[in-house]
Amino acid sequence: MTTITAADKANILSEALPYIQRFTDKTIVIKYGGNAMIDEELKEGFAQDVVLLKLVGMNPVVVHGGGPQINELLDRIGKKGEFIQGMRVTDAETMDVVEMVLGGHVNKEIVSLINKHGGKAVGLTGQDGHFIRARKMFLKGASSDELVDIGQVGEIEKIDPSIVSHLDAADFIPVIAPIGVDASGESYNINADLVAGKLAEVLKAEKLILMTNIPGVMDKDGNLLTKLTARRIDELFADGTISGGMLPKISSALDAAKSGVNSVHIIDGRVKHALLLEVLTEAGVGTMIRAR
Ligand SMILES: Nc1ncnc2c1ncn2[C@@H]1O[C@H](COP(=O)(O)OP(=O)(O)O)[C@@H](O)[C@H]1O
Ligand SMILES: CC(=O)N[C@@H](CCC(=O)OP(=O)(O)O)C(=O)O
Repeated sequence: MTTITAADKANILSEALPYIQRFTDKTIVIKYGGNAMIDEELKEGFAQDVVLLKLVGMNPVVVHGGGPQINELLDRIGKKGEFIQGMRVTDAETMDVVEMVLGGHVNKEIVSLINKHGGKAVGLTGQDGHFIRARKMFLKGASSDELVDIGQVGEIEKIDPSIVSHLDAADFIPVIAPIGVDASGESYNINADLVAGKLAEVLKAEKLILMTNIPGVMDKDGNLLTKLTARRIDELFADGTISGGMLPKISSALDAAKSGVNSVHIIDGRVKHALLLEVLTEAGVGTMIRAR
């Protein structure tokens, strides 16, 4: 076993200095996936990391998922969760569960944890100030003109960044549940990766970090792909290497990179303090997505 001395600790701390200098005043959008909310210790660690980033001058904005947590409540009421192309088929009853779990339980749990560690978190859904405008999403079917209806699932029409920017400027930490709304006030279930990617774009974020339950994007032999560009991603889509929940994740990561977000990463949220390691150290964790 290696022992960490006081000098090692000091070195580790001072390694953070150039990153703090580089990212002060910069917006960092963090997608906290439901699969990375495994236990209390990890959730506490995540909340501490977010508070630390805020205290050293960055603007962390949290977008959370909660897919497994929605499945759990659906199970309890005897309903089975169904996904097509990484998107949940959402009938009216499922939408009620989605709003309860994402807008209620998961959102408030993260807000409360961040506040417990000294941050000032504020929970929002797209219903607040109608800031995430959505329209019904249809998936592409097997033939080119076939569209698949998956219920009350939304795609983003636009995001108004002003509420989030006001909260940032007043030292609050926005914690956002991926629920959108249309002009008539109808709610839509939106994949959290899509909300995080679009939010990073409209906030002109420096970084987008997608925290999930796998070390990063893997090739067919299970090797971690540390860097991916648009061309390689097209190949991985075409040969079926990327599937399920990784489909919307990579698409929104690539869209964010193409729209000017400087660094986009998919990292393993099951590693304690993965967020700090990504932002403040040299340890390159996970997969970095670049437009070119
Ligand atoms: N090529 C791939 N590399 C890594 N994960 C992949 C790949 N293709 C599909 N996946 C799946 O995508 C999952 C991550 O997506 P998802 O379950 O939606 O996570 P989250 O809840 O964090 O958004 C992984 O756990 C893995 O099962
Ligand atoms: C349309 C759609 O699939 N919405 C997702 C929203 C939550 C989410 O994205 O959660 P994770 O990030 O934990 O997977 C769902 O209902 O599961």
